[in-house]
Amino acid sequence: MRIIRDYKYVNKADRGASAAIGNFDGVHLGHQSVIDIARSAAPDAPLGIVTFEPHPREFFAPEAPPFRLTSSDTRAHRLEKLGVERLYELPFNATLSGLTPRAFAQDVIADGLGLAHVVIGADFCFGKGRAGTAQDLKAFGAEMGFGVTIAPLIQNGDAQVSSTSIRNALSEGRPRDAAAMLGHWHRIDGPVIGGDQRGRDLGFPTANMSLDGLHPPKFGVYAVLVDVLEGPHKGSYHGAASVGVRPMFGINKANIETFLFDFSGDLYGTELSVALVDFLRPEENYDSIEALVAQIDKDCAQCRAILSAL
Ligand SMILES: Cc1cc2nc3c(=O)[nH]c(=O)nc-3n(C[C@H](O)[C@H](O)[C@H](O)COP(=O)(O)O)c2cc1C
Ligand SMILES: Nc1ncnc2c1ncn2[C@@H]1O[C@H](COP(=O)(O)OP(=O)(O)OP(=O)(O)O)[C@@H](O)[C@H]1O
Repeated sequence: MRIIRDYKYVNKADRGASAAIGNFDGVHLGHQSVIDIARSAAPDAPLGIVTFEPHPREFFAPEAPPFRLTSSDTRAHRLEKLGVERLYELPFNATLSGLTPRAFAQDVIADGLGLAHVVIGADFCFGKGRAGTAQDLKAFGAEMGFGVTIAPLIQNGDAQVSSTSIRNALSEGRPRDAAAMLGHWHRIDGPVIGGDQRGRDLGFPTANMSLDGLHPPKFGVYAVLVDVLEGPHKGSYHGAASVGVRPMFGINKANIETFLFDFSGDLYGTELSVALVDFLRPEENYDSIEALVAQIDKDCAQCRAILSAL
């Protein structure tokens, strides 16, 4: 997969793609569907994605709390695994956000990227003030010489699958509902960072990961599937993770701390992928360390039962 960031200078080999357009946060079932449609609309063309960096919401409200389901790197990785060959990751700035719908269609899609075909969901809006609709894009395509397919919206029960409803499910401690809309478990990916070394004294050493820049799931304890992606311990494990600020030990920066079952070894600096399966309970401030340890014992037994039944 090639990543192209400047829509004004695109090589011949990177033009003529069939591409889906949008933010693709999480790469959920709706996103997967528009990608499949882009693939079958022009099977001989390179399969592309047009997306934005930063996410438009980050550009318009830089002080707002983090909301992304994945980093841009993870998004790129997931798109590549789905067969995407060209990732047009356009810098979202004052110039791009100020383009009218017509200018976006002409300057970016037709002249800049030279797309042969474009796929968007029926609810897609684009251009300054989100003024352009999917139907408008279809009309521009007919005029400017690119094909447009408007994809039907994928539902989850009565509700439309969207990045927003996945965020809501995670905020409410419903990781299985998030997974049903994603088509895969919600995962937190990244390197293991240093902690306070307290976990090993408690009898539960944890692999700690940052949540910086990411939508925080509901704080509390989760049954998790852990992939150690590299190094001597590479492999898949079951575990119990605590997401939050650790109220027993003062107010800390929110992170995710994972105890891997039947594991011993050093994971500092190693890339992990932690999948949230079930929410067990909120974070608590217990009266004593003994009470916390007794509760973690129970959490682990419950997590083992949940995970071995998958
Ligand atoms: C399964 C599990 C449940 C936990 N539950 C709580 C909790 O309810 N309250 C809390 O303050 N910390 C909880 N913790 C977090 C521990 O406080 C944390 O792992 C410990 O502070 C170790 O920190 P360190 O890795 O920075 O050394 C839990 C940890 C695990 C693995
Ligand atoms: N449920 C869906 N079914 C079909 N297409 C979808 C669905 N959800 C989004 N799309 C389309 O996929 C592309 C990327 O979607 P995008 O990430 O911008 O929206 P989203 O998932 O609805 O996110 P948000 O909730 O943040 O608006 C767009 O063309 C969009 O219309």
